[in-house]
Amino acid sequence: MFNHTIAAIATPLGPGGIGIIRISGPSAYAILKRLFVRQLRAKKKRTHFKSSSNDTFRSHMVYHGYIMGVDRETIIDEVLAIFMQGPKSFTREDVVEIQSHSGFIVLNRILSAIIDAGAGLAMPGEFTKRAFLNGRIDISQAEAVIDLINAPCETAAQMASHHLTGGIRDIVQTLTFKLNNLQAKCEAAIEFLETGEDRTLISDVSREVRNEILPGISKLIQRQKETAIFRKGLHLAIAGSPNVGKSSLLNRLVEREAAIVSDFPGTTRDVVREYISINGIPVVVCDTAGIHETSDPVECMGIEKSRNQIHHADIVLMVLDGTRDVNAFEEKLLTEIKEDKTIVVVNKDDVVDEGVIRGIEKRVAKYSWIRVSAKTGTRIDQLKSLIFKDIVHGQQGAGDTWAAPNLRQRKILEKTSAALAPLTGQGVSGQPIELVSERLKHSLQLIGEISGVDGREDLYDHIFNQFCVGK
Ligand SMILES: Nc1nc2c(c(=O)[nH]1)N(C=O)[C@@H](CNc1ccc(C(=O)N[C@@H](CCC(=O)O)C(=O)O)cc1)CN2
Ligand SMILES: Nc1nc2c(ncn2[C@@H]2O[C@H](COP(=O)(O)OP(=O)(O)OP(=O)(O)O)[C@@H](O)[C@H]2O)c(=O)[nH]1
Ligand SMILES: [Mg+2]
Repeated sequence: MFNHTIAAIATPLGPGGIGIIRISGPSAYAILKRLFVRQLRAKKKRTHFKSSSNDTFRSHMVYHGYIMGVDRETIIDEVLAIFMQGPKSFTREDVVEIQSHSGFIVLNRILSAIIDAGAGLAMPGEFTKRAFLNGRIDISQAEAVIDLINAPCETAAQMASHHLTGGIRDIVQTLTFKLNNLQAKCEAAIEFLETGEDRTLISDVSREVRNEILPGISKLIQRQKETAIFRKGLHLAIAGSPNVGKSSLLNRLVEREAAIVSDFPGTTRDVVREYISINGIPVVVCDTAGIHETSDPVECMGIEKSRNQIHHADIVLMVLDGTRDVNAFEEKLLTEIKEDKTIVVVNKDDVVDEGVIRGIEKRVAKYSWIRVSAKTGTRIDQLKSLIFKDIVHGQQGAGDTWAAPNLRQRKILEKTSAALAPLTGQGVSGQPIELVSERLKHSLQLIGEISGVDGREDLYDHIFNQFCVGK
């Protein structure tokens, strides 16, 4: 437990119905008593506030009243206040929540009064960090809190809320339990068995690691790969020569006039970023400047950005103009993009010449490709299906894929898997039991980082730093 008390505004700053200010720590209760007055009473025609300094606040009860400045002269706002006595609180410490009117000034005035009364400003994520350090949640649950707040789609939110209630923690605990068991047996063997007698144990350990533990870990790693797209969304870049209809395609995909379209080549200069959902997958669509040879410095800057987008995208929609042949520049551009992340979109299908199309077809046959008209909307839905099927391979966030780890956890699992791998090889039967035991111990240490059970505060600061203040 900490001996200093922290406070922060827990809700977004700005006009809103209600805002919440949170206080956690040993002085939370005293601060509430000092700043809160219970009711407004008319006494000799003068408004009068009943001091609460002699009252007690019962835990988990809601009290109506007013917050005053530390001078106890000015009323700042009419509020509802809740005291939650530790350890029955989010941080396991004494917590006070004040629900005030939400406005930048009023929230900050209340926070100032609380600071004046002795609390310190909370750092980003400090409440959740306290919940972790005081043992209420593990690191995987703290990560789930961030993931839930930042979830770009429903599936991501479902995964996060699953982990918030200990989804990944429990799966990892089962694996840890098995490893622990094996390691304990090895330790006992070192103590009690003669050399040579421990061979059966080693082969038992080897079998269990090979048949149960490693497959369990691989399954988790695989699930992370399958669901990564739901966490970070899919990055789609629309690229091609000037005037082929890239911006028109963006507008079609997002179903609004997001980018300027014109007859002039070089209309789009900067990256235009929009968000859509394809079969529940959050997709970031970026329209880019047409790539061509130019000496115009501003255009060059745009083209540089286009190339950057192409490079970082998960999928590139390479747009071609269906009314003319593929030119040498476009052919070269195509070779610069990885084949498996390219979809060739032959646009202007409403005005094409079939002869020209056959020529284009020959050049792009090895790609996944489709004819569309951004102008009329022809085959735009098929293009969306193609994006979904070809590249995402139809993965759905259904069923137990919700129990997927995140990238940090996957990396830990990969390390654990690598540390265990030597136990499954041919050579293990000749190894001393001490070495087998050490390997198990090492893998236990590694996998333990998923939950962060030993509470190494500094180790996890990078996780809490991703939070907002007040969380
Ligand atoms: N007003 C408010 N809303 C909120 C939160 C909060 O802190 N305050 N939360 C913050 O993230 C989330 C809810 N999560 C919470 C998790 C645990 C406890 C808590 O007090 N747990 C105690 C007591 C449980 C009980 O009495 O049943 C415990 O686990 O010991 C509170 C909120 C979302 N909504
Ligand atoms: N007939 C027809 N014209 C189209 C189609 N798509 C786009 N165009 C026209 O092609 C011209 C260029 O369209 P844009 O969407 O601005 O092309 P762009 O690739 O974004 O061009 P830059 O931003 O200059 O690189 C406009 O006159 C559009 O109306 C289509 O499917 N059919
Ligand atoms: Mg454009």
